[in-house]
Amino acid sequence: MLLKFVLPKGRQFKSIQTLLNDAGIKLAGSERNYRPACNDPDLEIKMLKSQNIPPLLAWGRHDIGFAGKDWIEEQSAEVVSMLDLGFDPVRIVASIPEDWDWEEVKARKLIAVSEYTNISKRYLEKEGIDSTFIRAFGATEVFPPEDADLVIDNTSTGTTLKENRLKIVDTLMTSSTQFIADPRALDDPAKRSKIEDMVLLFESVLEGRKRVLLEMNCDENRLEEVVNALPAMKSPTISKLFRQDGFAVKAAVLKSEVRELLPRLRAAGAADILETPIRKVMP
Ligand SMILES: Nc1ncnc2c1ncn2[C@@H]1O[C@H](COP(=O)(O)OP(=O)(O)OP(=O)(O)O)[C@@H](O)[C@H]1O
Ligand SMILES: O=P(O)(O)OC[C@H]1O[C@H](OP(=O)(O)OP(=O)(O)O)[C@H](O)[C@@H]1O
Repeated sequence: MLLKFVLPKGRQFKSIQTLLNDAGIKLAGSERNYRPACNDPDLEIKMLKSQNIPPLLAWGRHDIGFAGKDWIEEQSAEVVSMLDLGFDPVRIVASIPEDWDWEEVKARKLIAVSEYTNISKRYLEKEGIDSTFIRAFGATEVFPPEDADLVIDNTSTGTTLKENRLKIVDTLMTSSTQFIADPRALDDPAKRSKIEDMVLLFESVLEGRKRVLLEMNCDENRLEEVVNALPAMKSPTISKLFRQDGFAVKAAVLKSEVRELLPRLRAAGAADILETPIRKVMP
């Protein structure tokens, strides 16, 4: 069984490569080699521009891949989203020059510009906006005021909009990188099983990134206090210390909780507290 696996080149590649690496899927090859070798013999990898991936999967040319939700929706690609990785999050927004009045602009016939033809046309129609549409191929924010009135583009930090003196007047959707599959691949039991294993691995890496392992020692008479100071959802591992009174306590906790947790644990009687990274959490 061989799974044809497409990866997006461009800005999404870096976080995907790190995820694959953390999941034990190692790629080898130069940056310009679009068919990198892989240590998993079940995977045949090819790299494509992100926008080309959803339709090629939907046509059955490949089994699995990654793509932004925006380009899946733009192309109405019939793929199955197996996992939203949350990488490279963007908002698709409508914006106009910052000193223009939106109510006035949308009441007249306007020129809209975007790389997202279908998402834009659906939005303009839904809003009843009378418009002419220009398909952009990048640098969309520079069109107004001479070449267009309304920009529909993605925004991440908001810097490009701000630098081009545009203001957001509407949010059309949010998007981030999805792990997607061709529905036909999911109908094949061997392929489905491999794809589900990959989802589990990716989830375990993402879950591991949220957590750290805390280990600490405490006296027997403080054990209840220390355990109670740990987050309620966790059942810590408790072990007796060798040739000493006291216990070792071990629990995986959310990274976001650690800053407040450490002083609380210390006050509850914990000592020798160690914090170590977790690579994967698989339930
Ligand atoms: N500034 C951004 N921050 C995060 N994600 C983005 C950003 N711009 C685009 N993306 C996402 O990356 C995917 C590919 O978009 P796009 O083709 O614009 O980027 P790219 O792959 O870096 O290509 P290019 O280098 O030609 O702009 C889309 O799904 C999009 O939502
Ligand atoms: O909110 P920001 O952090 O500024 O990011 C948003 C910008 O990034 C992308 O452009 P890209 O760099 O891909 O160039 P492009 O205009 O050629 O698509 C996107 O098309 C926006 O223009």
